[in-house]
Amino acid sequence: MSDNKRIALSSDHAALDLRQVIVDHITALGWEAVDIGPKTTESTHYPKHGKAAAELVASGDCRFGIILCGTGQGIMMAANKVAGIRCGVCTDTFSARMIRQHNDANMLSIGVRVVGEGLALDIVDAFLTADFEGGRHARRVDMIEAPEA
Ligand SMILES: O=C(CO)[C@H](O)[C@H](O)COP(=O)(O)O
Repeated sequence: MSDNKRIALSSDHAALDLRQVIVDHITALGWEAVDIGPKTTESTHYPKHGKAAAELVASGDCRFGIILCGTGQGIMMAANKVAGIRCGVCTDTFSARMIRQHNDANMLSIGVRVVGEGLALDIVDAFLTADFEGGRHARRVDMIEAPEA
């Protein structure tokens, strides 16, 4: 279990309100929210925000990242371009738990136009309370990082 309690958060213009709700939620749970914006709802471009959060996770500055856009899909794709990032979009709590237990995901992406606030917070909780199981899953995660291995 890591001592690092920092979680990087970012979104595009679609998800400012839900991002703030998640910041408040995880802060109340004892995590340190590293919210890197954006700060206004002016139309912006999700790739740069996804990559910025991913770089904080990939560098080890933050233990996890939580990112949001309309569907969660585009910002997830951008985050996964950063080496060492394993980010999944979740619309249900089972998947949020499983991407930690089996895939050792270090980032979670949520679509604000897909799930409501209550479900989004349940998804966050499922993600943050599940641990990677290792074993056979570790070999498979290694194959993601080094496909030739
Ligand atoms: O979901 C998204 C990317 O996957 C974006 O939030 C969405 O494409 C933004 O659309 P718009 O500029 O019409 O608000």
